[in-house]
Amino acid sequence: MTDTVIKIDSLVKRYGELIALDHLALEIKQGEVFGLLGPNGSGKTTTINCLLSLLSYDKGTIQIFGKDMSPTAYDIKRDIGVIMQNVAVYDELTVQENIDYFCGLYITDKEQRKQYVEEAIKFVGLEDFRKFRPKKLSGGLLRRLNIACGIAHKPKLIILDEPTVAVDPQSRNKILEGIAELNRNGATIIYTSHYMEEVEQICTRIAIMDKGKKIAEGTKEELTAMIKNTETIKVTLHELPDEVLSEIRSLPHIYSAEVEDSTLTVSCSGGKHNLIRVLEILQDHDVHIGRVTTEQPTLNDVFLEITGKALRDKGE
Ligand SMILES: Nc1ncnc2c1ncn2[C@@H]1O[C@H](COP(=O)(O)OP(=O)(O)OP(=O)(O)O)[C@@H](O)[C@H]1O
Repeated sequence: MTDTVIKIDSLVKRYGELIALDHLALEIKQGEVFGLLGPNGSGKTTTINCLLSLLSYDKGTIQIFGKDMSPTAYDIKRDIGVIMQNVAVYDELTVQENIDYFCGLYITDKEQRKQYVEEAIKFVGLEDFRKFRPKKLSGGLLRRLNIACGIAHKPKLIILDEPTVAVDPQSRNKILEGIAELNRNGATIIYTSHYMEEVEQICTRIAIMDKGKKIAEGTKEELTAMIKNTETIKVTLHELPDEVLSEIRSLPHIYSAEVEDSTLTVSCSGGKHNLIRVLEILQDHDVHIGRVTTEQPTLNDVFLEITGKALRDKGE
């Protein structure tokens, strides 16, 4: 038996002139929490929709659980739980009835279904809201209901497309903890997001997408090891004479040093004592300094270095 859950090869999807997916290849193994990270419009949702046979595509192959995926592959679909970006529940049904409805699409045994629905309600923490209709729920609770509807039938593969967009921090944490628990209980997870921090937090392996292409793939550590930047030092200060800045730039292992908004930002590539050396120069020249921080590279740095642009706009 293969431990490959998903295998996508050379997937091409066009919308007229636009190439939304450009020869995409992905292989996802049993037990992974696989993150698809990319800015808006990079092709994450299109990938999921093709994967689920909700969208036709121009070229390529998709296999799930070792079998070819197609719109009528009901045996495969039974083992997949899908939580899409837009909440899809019935307004006229209560929380409990909604979960029961979606679970009932796969689980016909009444007693088993009752138990599964109860477990799903508890899992997302909606015990006190079981008789509520969706319109009475806050955005975060509604997202949790959406998740309960997608996972109640205990699928082996769970696909979540940006499940935390516009949710409050409490529900967000509940959702992220829940995903980790589903994974511990044996489910393979695909998680799409443009929030780098979430992907860093929960995903065991990550593919970074841009303009329909996979531009990098690996664990967080593998991805950050691919880039030149190993450390960024930030020092707040009032003023920095040009000759001092030049001296910092001439230090070994430092490939960029800039001052903007009273902050000196020094980017380092390797080396062990960069911070000490920078602070020594500042001290030697009596530069008055404020806060000093050092940061390890993030997935945003990986994206920035490969594409030349940030993963998302500041303030988003
Ligand atoms: N039905 C459609 N018709 C035409 N173009 C589309 C359609 N759906 C998506 N696109 C385009 O395809 C590209 C990929 O979109 P997609 O929604 O897959 O990206 P995404 O990474 O999921 O973005 P988001 O984070 O905003 O959901 C974008 O340029 C988008 O404008």
